[in-house]
Amino acid sequence: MPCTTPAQVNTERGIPLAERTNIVLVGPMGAGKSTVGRHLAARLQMPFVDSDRELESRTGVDIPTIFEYEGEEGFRRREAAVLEDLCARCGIVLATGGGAVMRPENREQLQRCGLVVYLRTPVTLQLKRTARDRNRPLLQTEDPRARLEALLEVRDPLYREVAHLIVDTDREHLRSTVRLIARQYRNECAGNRPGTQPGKGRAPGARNNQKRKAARSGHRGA
Ligand SMILES: Nc1ncnc2c1ncn2[C@@H]1O[C@H](COP(=O)(O)OP(=O)(O)OP(=O)(O)O)[C@@H](O)[C@H]1O
Ligand SMILES: O=C(O)C1=C[C@@H](O)[C@@H](O)[C@H](O)C1
Ligand SMILES: [Mg+2]
Repeated sequence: MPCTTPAQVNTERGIPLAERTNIVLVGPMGAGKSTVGRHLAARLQMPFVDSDRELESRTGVDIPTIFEYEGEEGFRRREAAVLEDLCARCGIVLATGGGAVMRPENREQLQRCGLVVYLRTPVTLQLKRTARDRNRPLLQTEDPRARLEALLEVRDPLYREVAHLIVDTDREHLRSTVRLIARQYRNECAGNRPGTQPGKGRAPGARNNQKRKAARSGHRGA
């Protein structure tokens, strides 16, 4: 099967990893989902889509404005609708927003639509990378460190739950993170895209959550 069609995404549970064609990046603010995603897409010659930017272009306003008028709940509703549409696409690199894993229906969609990579990042590094940016409403607080810690405590188990692969971004340079994910994707999934060949061997440094989970639960797949 060359591509997971939207109908199958909506109806089939347990699509094997080898039949997924998207790459989905999850992780906290400042993990580098947008940055890694853009480079990864260029390297693999795949379209890059950032769900935060997609949401902004659909609404015509920026994320802080959505939070201001509709609150976080309104933002999450819109985010879920965008993710549902994007998960129906085929052969894209998708950078999600940091809170995309909060809704169970999002987690299910993301897990089924691609190779999900958790870019794990310590709070200190998140703080450094987001320090000058005013575009993240959840960080416009007196104590951004405490906010990031609280968010990570809730979300880390959810990122882990949804991920097929976990990459520590503090140990890898941007370029090696990109190379590592690209290699893993070629190994696991790229045979599904026309004109691509599965690669050889596992990328060093990659932690394959899928296989660890499979080893525990005795099955492979979603
Ligand atoms: N691996 C990296 N090495 C060095 N700098 C990085 C790396 N990844 C991201 N950055 C820098 O950190 C900042 C935040 O990265 P980015 O916007 O990609 O994070 P994000 O995960 O998409 O965050 P959000 O969830 O808020 O969208 C950017 O300025 C980017 O240049
Ligand atoms: O971590 C979060 O909840 C968010 C992260 C950003 O990517 C945006 O999606 C928004 O600022 C919310
Ligand atoms: Mg981003």
